[in-house]
Amino acid sequence: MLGGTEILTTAQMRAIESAAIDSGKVTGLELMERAGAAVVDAILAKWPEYAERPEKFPWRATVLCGPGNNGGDGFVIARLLAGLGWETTVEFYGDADRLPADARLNYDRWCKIGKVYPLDLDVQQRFKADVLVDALFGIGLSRPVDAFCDYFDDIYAAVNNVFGGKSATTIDRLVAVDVPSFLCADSGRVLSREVMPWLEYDMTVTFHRPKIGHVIGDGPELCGALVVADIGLFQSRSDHVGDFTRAVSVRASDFAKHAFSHKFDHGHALIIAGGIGHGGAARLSARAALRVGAGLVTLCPPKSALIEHSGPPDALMRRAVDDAATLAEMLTDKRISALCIGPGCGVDRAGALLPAVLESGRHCVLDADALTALAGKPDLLPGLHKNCVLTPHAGEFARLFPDLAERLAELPERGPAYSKLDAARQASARCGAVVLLKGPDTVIAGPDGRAEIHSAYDVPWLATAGSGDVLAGLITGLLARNPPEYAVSYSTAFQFAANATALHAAAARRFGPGLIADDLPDQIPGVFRDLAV
Ligand SMILES: NC(=O)C1=CN([C@@H]2O[C@H](COP(=O)(O)OP(=O)(O)OC[C@H]3O[C@@H](n4cnc5c(N)ncnc54)[C@H](OP(=O)(O)O)[C@@H]3O)[C@@H](O)[C@H]2O)[C@@H](O)CC1
Ligand SMILES: [K+]
Repeated sequence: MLGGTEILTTAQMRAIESAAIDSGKVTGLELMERAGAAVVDAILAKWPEYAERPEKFPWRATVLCGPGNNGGDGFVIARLLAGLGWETTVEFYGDADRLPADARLNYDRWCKIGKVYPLDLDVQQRFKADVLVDALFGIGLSRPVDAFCDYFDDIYAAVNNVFGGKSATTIDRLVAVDVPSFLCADSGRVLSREVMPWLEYDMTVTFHRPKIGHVIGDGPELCGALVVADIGLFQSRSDHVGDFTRAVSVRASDFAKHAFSHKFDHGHALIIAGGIGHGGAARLSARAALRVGAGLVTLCPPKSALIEHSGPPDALMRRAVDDAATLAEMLTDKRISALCIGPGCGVDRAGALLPAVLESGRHCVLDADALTALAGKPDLLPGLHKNCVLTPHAGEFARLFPDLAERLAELPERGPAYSKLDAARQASARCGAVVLLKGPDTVIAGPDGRAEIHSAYDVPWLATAGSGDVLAGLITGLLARNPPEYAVSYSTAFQFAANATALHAAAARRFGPGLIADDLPDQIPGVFRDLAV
């Protein structure tokens, strides 16, 4: 999928484009031609039936062109499709005299071939197209599209055949150029204060690299199939375009074990469990930590709940921890290399044990009740450090960072809109720990400014009780295997949290529909085999 790819902000994309043009190796006009051609190629590749040209009944395309270079791409697409024999209609929103130079040139070239109909927001649209190409706004979308809501409603009706089978208004396929025109490419948020229809595109063709908005928020569902077209742009890390966000990727070497190592070389993970009747969550975490390769895993419930954990797995050790003093005493054993606190723990117990966990300086995962406890005890926040991984879902994030969550919930007034990526980055910088903000679009942000995104929109069965406990266990297991004192500079808590996120989704993908959290840890060996670990 997108593993390891850079995911760009619009500012980074513009900087890369400018650098290419300034180098003299390519012109903006050439890039626009390549972009338009890439969209046409993608249409023909996705729907090969369009490659055949029925002379009598040509394929029909409507191309919506906007006032900027996205519209310029649209004029190229219209020209190329017409050249292939398509009956092509162009609707233009904007003023030709104010088009950017390259877009104007392509507008003029189109005018030699066909008509330009003004796009009228006040007139009920009559679409009849095999393919509707949306080239209204791309990465230059700068403000809400409120005025376009009715227009997009009409498109929605045409796509979904709301007017019935015999209507003159039908659209078979909907293709976005670079980004659906109401979607902020920096945040994956719909830029509208009015209610917009949930208009899902069949395909979005973007250029050079995916943008943040394609992979988080509403982006993945609205964009449909994402095609990232090569338009011959080059890029070097020395370009001054800021830190790149990447898609999470994993390699076999991230998980390999070596022949001469013994169990303690793979670390010892402690999973703090809660009181009687709440043991399942911690057991899920413990099982995941074992499966991902921690050398030893010890489950630590209070003494009164030990009995609850007498069943399998037999590989799991159990030791009672009733209070912070006992935990601190246990942690004098330097071989304990990571802890997990939160799943099924109980908020009070988590609050009582957290100081000992944090003071130890060990790699630790704070999940579920530990996050709620932390939100209620802001005096503990300064104790967080770079070896901690916080794994909030949106609700827990809002409890911990209410101001950031509020900002995220506000209707965006302009682009680039505040994004889940921005929120996770700010949270991590503020608390000095790794923040893994869960969802189908999990964002992992490190206090050093690094961020990765893992998209799991294809595995909706992952949203199930206990799934987060397994993720916490996978992270803990990987952290246990890689204590900070052994870690090379790039192997930080951040990286293991990201790796665990990818394993978690891969396990769900491997199992498929019907998944419950208990199934996840046992898929890990298969995931490792697939990776050739
Ligand atoms: N970068 C690259 O390497 C390449 C880029 N290429 C293409 O260029 C695209 C970027 O072009 P772009 O910068 O001209 O911006 P674009 O998206 O056309 O929109 C700007 C216009 O829309 C207007 N506008 C904005 N919001 C609005 C609203 N709500 N309602 C009404 N109007 C609104 C805005 O108005 P303004 O804010 O200036 O008042 C301005 O007029 C990119 O997505 C890709 O397709 C490729 O050709 C090749 C390589
Ligand atoms: K567009």
